[in-house]
Amino acid sequence: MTLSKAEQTKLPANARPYRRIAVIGTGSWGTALASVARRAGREVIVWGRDADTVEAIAERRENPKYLPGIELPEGIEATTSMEAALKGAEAVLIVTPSKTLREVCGKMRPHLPDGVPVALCAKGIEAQSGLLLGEVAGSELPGHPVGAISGPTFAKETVLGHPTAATVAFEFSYADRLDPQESPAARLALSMSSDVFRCYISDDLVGVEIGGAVKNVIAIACGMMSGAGFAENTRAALITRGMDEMKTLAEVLGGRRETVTGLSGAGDLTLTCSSTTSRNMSLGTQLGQGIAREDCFDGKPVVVEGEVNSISVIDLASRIGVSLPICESVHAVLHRDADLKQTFRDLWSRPIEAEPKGLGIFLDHPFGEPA
Ligand SMILES: NC(=O)C1=CN([C@@H]2O[C@H](COP(=O)(O)OP(=O)(O)OC[C@H]3O[C@@H](n4cnc5c(N)ncnc54)[C@H](OP(=O)(O)O)[C@@H]3O)[C@@H](O)[C@H]2O)C=CC1
Ligand SMILES: O=C(CO)COP(=O)(O)O
Repeated sequence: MTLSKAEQTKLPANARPYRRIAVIGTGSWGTALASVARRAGREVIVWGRDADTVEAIAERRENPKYLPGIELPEGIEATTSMEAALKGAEAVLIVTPSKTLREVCGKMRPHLPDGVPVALCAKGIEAQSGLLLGEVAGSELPGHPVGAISGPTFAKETVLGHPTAATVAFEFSYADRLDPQESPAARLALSMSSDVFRCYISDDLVGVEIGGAVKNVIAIACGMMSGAGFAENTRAALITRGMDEMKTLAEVLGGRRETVTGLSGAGDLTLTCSSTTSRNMSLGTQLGQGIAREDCFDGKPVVVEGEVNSISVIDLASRIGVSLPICESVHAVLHRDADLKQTFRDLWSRPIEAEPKGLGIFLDHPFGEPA
């Protein structure tokens, strides 16, 4: 089937939603995505390892551990059995922290029905290997289309039904181009969309993944600077230059710079860098205020993806020869005991560069010569 340019930007009219969706993870975002899918009319089952949380979701329509006091939609099933969760599932969302992805894929593998697409909803890059999560899942779950759902989406606001938008990204195979209505991106976007949750479709999984992984590190930077007493000019500079770092990394890894200007990049970066609802921004703020790491969040364990991912982002960037000055600064403060204020003064004192990066203005117009 050949589509016109206009048709290519729209959901194919005859796309069908998935009937049954399994959500792996009963944390705040897993519970929120289960609610999104249920509100959109899907059969939904969530898998979690904590029996009390599973029981509360199934019996009381509440997740007291991660979203206390919020009523979930009717009809969400929940189980601690991976086999039961995946039986009959037509699509699967994996929503546990990035560092658990390989382990979780291993648990899923024996029970995952053939060819079922898997969407990754964590944000990060695997430590040590430097692989994007899509690459990890692709190698652990061969034969399954792997994609991502990503965007500016605080879990609590999503469950409460505040209008929210996200990108559903899968690389398009040849078969998807022939039959776009059957593509996982189209079908999953349709499966999750409702009058309060709007999905966009992308075929740039790398670009979408890089946005999600790097924005958390930049959010820690924004938090550090505001905690240290700096103001809005500083935040705006970090957001803008942080986006440039995301674009550079995405492009070198084969993604598109313009993907980074979308929901999964600029959208999520803006959200996460503007609110202490973000755990990443909040960690940075507390550290900027001089609170010791072990006392942040009142000493409670909290998933802060950018903290561990600053290591994988920097490792990956140095392996492929890309410089990411803001991410490097965050990494130095978090993991190399660098002084926070001095690190950010150094960030501001680097040699002057052209914007956008790589623009050869000095080559085109050397000093002392007429333009
Ligand atoms: N919260 C949000 O607003 C959003 C979060 N995300 C991303 O979603 C991912 C998950 O975050 P979020 O839900 O917020 O985190 P939470 O801390 O709310 O929940 C984490 C969940 O993962 C489970 N878990 C942890 N380790 C394992 C493991 N080894 N095996 C199986 N389950 C495990 C936890 O189970 P247990 O309770 O038993 O410990 C818990 O259910 C992160 O990558 C985050 O960046 C993306 C968009 C929005
Ligand atoms: O990714 C998120 C919103 O899109 C959640 O951000 P935090 O993990 O910083 O809370």
